[in-house]
Amino acid sequence: MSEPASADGDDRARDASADAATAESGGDEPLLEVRGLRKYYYENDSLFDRLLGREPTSVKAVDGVDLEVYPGETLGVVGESGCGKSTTGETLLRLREATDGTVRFDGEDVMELSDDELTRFRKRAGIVFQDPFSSLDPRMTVGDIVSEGLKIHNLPEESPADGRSKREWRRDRARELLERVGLSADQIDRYPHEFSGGQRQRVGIARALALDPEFIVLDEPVSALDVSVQAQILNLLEDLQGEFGLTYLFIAHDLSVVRHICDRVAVMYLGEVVETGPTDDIFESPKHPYTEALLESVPRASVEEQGRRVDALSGDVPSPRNPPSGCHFRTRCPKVIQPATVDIPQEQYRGVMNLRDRLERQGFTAESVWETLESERDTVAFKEALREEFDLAGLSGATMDTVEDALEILANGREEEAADRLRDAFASPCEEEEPVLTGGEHAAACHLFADEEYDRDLDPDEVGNAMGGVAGVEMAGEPSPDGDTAAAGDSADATDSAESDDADGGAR
Ligand SMILES: Nc1ncnc2c1ncn2[C@@H]1O[C@H](COP(=O)(O)OP(=O)(O)OP(=O)(O)O)[C@@H](O)[C@H]1O
Repeated sequence: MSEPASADGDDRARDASADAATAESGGDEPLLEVRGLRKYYYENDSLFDRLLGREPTSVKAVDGVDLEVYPGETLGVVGESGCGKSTTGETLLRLREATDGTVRFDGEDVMELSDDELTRFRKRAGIVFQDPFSSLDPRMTVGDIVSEGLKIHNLPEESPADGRSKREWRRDRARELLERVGLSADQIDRYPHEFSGGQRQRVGIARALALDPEFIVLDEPVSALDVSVQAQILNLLEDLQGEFGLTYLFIAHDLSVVRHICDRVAVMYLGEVVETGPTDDIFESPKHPYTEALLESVPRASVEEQGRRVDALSGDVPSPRNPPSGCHFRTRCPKVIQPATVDIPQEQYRGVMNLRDRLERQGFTAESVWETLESERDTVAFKEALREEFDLAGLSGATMDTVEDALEILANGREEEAADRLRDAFASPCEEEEPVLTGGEHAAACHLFADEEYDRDLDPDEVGNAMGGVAGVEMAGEPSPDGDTAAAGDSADATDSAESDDADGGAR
């Protein structure tokens, strides 16, 4: 995207926000503190399912997230679609009930709030949703949408002294807010369909501001918008933060957006935070291989970099129903650690692990490979096809013998046994234990950082090749509950063609 403001402007905004953080916090007390947050969705869990004898299955959308957000700062939460960002945002606001964990807001345990306390919390902490098309009720005027929260909270508490009714007061407040977000007060009686996407998002922001919150979850607030409009909305959000001393949790999958608006970033993968730290540290010296891959997927502005190799991140995205053991990223990681008994180029190790992973997840059968071959039951051609598919051609010695053995078993239609053979010989230390976040202010959950023993000081070229070019990785798809990889570009980018009309700042 084009930058929302000049780099200097962004830096100033960040510095101001950091100053505000320090000033308001009086040090280091977080406004929001999340510990061990879990949210599992249960499927096949209805009475009907039980009558049919179906076992409930859990989708581990959020699986032990720790976060802190300090007053006045913006914490970015990033990751591919489906990694649990929205669920985290909604659960910490108690819009969804958590499965486990604690959330403290200004020292209070949000999970334990009584109804009255929850009502007060809802005034202090709000949300702006991603999709300005579905998040506004089409039957309500924007005035009613913006002032709805005031009405629900029975505001103003007393009748205004100037003789206005409470309703008139609320309408005036809605007018003020519409103007503040760049719309015109006389649009108050219009309906959402009369506005462009960018303007609707302004309405969503005005609604979130109505109760004078201190903290707002911004759930991909610009990803459904045209690029030129994204910059305006981001600038508006930054201005509002400065003016009202707001604290943001900014959810995004687009890292170029995050870089300009966030003070710190938490990177999520399959329901967990895998890296967290100051924005500049994350961008300039990422630690986790997943963060590196995400950063490589950001489009480059410079001409030299545009021609760089950009390949898909290797391996399919696992299902949150049954995440991989140990490090969840190991099935795609270009730096996955080899066992002590194996020492082969990383690219080849990745290939062997990809083959095994596909077999374990029943990603293909021997029969499906045979069907692609022209020659009848030619085992040599069968093995050749798989060597090519999984980049196994350069193997030699004992490693090659083992892989050839597994391919032979596979050619005979014994998929499980072939996977067992590969597991016995090649199991990675990364699959034994789940890594924990370590490293202080800039922390990563990766065995490469947790244990020197594993740090083999990999040759960066090898690593680049191993991930199908870590030097240029593109997220090919999105995590989905069933493990399928959704086609890129078929979701949130429903850009409103009217957006370019909005380039004047929204007011019409
Ligand atoms: N109500 C639900 N029931 C079952 N699974 C769900 C439900 N809501 C979300 N999920 C699953 O939980 C996982 C996390 O979803 P979530 O929407 O939090 O991810 P996300 O990172 O915000 O993705 P996106 O950017 O696409 O919104 C996904 O696998 C998703 O399919």
